[in-house]
Amino acid sequence: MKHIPCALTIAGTDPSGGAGIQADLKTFQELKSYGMSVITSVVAQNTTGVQAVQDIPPDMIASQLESVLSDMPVDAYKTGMISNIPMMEVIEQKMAALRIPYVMDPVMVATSGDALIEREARAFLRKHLVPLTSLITPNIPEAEFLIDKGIDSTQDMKSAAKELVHTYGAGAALIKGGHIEGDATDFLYDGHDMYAFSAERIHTTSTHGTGCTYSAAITASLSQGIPLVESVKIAKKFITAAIQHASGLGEGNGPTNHWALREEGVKQ
Ligand SMILES: Nc1ncnc2c1ncn2[C@@H]1O[C@H](COP(=O)(O)OP(=O)(O)O)[C@@H](O)[C@H]1O
Ligand SMILES: Cc1ncc(COP(=O)(O)O)c(N)n1
Repeated sequence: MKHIPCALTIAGTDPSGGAGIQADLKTFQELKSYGMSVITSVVAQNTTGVQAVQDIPPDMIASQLESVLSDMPVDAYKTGMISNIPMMEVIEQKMAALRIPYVMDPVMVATSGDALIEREARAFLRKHLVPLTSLITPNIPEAEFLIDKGIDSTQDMKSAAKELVHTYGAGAALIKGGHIEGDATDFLYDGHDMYAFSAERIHTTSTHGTGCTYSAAITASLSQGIPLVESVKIAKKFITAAIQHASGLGEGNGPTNHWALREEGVKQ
């Protein structure tokens, strides 16, 4: 029987469908990986912001992970929102021994500005989970926190990527340029070389879930055995089309369009 590439997301939810687990599963599906999910927090949120958060007890996160890992092949996984230390401990304990690609989107604040991680958990994340990663994908504010320094230029972004690898032990680091002036350029450092992935900045408010979608797209390609640099290239194309063709749903920062690339493909 043919093996289907399997991708797992460990993250919080978004009932409005643009970010978190929902965005990840849509992205896995679009990129032809079999999607699986472990929920860390149920988040009542929409395009306007976060209304309420209910954290899942760590034991239940452990049970969900056991259910998946005892039965299903996992070819690559990603983490998104992990709001507190006990959750991080469970994830570290269950996942550390697995030798498969791990993409961490170090989610800290939603596009709306709402905090999605407890303050004291940030340092724990850096110390215990960052060294397990194959790739970490911070936006600029997240990278600033992780390295304890301001980032004001592309030079700073490149230095941050190197620091995350050499000082904090990330397998590779992709610093995303969504939150800086100019083109939307992301820098990837894999421990040897620096790569730039660039797209024209799209003038839009539809940026809810961009980080989730991008990291899920990278994870999908990695689950298919595609090398890291090529995986980021495919994901950048996917997220750019998803932002470009966003549907403008909701009253706030709208979701991206997860099937945009498919539509573009049809038109070509
Ligand atoms: N307005 C935009 N136009 C084009 N690409 C964008 C835009 N905003 C963000 N991106 C891209 O979307 C991806 C997610 O980046 P970012 O928005 O920085 O992440 P996050 O959602 O974690 O804050 C990156 O590839 C970034 O360059
Ligand atoms: C459950 C969950 N996880 C992550 C985000 C961040 O979204 P963004 O990709 O816009 O930074 C979110 N809003 N909700």
